Amino acid sequence: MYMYILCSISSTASLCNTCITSHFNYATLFTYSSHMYILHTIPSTICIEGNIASGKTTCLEYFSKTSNIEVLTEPVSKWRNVRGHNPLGLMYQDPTRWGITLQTYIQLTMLDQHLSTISAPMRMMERSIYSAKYIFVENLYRSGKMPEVDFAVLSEWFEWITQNIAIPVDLIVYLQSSPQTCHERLKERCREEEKIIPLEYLEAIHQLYEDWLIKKTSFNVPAPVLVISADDDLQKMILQYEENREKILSGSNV
Ligand SMILES: Nc1ncnc2c1ncn2[C@@H]1O[C@H](COP(=O)(O)OP(=O)(O)O)[C@@H](O)[C@H]1O
Ligand SMILES: Nc1ccn([C@H]2C[C@H](O)[C@@H](COP(=O)(O)O)O2)c(=O)n1
Repeated sequence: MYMYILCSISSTASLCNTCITSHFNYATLFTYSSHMYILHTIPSTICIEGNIASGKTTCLEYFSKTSNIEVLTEPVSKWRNVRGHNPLGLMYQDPTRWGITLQTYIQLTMLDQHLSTISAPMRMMERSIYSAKYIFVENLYRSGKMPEVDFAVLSEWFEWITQNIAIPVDLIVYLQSSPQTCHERLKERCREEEKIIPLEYLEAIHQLYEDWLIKKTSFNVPAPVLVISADDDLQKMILQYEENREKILSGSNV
């Protein structure tokens, strides 16, 4: 049985009793097995957050050209095809029946991305295990589309994972966009499963993101937040990415 202890950072890494999960440019992980500590350096993690079709994948594609960054887009292809089944499509057709199926699988695939071994010193991820729970599961539950028992089971899983496994995030980049813009872009992208998404759905997701990352009134925010306005056209977005490049790559919102 492995015990994970996440330790500090800056100059000399020292063993500590509590998990420190944010605000650091890189972290050092000690895995304790039998009588031996094994030291690993874990890459810093930047999560790109935002509404559906706000431009996260486009942003990640832009930064994928930067050296020393490994970009991990959301594994949507897995969500559309797990052993021949399409939980994403099923969820949009009947959220009450299939919401837990999709979100259980998303929780697993996001955990896998957080923990995956990469060779670069920096990991840039699309969303996180945190937004999966605080935004999408929460939205299904609050809108009355997820039965209480399903929400309870997912919550127990989430709490177990986050209390027993260190999932450090160093910076959240929030692509803040209006639900209207997202709706336009979503129609343009034309993903089959998403054709039935109404504007109201994007408004609900937007509100949950604002409460979490701007007002900070709903759930724990696991890292500093850098807000980038995402309603602009692509050229202006690239300018904004360049203006914020240093902050993003240093994992800092200041
Ligand atoms: N700044 C932008 N202006 C106009 N269209 C955009 C912009 N950013 C992305 N798009 C387009 O909007 C759609 C959704 O973008 P995408 O990056 O896939 O969003 P997300 O990953 O957040 O769902 C895509 O068709 C993409 O080409
Ligand atoms: N926890 C989640 C995460 C994503 N989705 C849905 C929303 C979209 O239809 C699709 C991909 O998201 P995008 O990258 O386009 O913002 O997956 C979900 O239902 N639950």
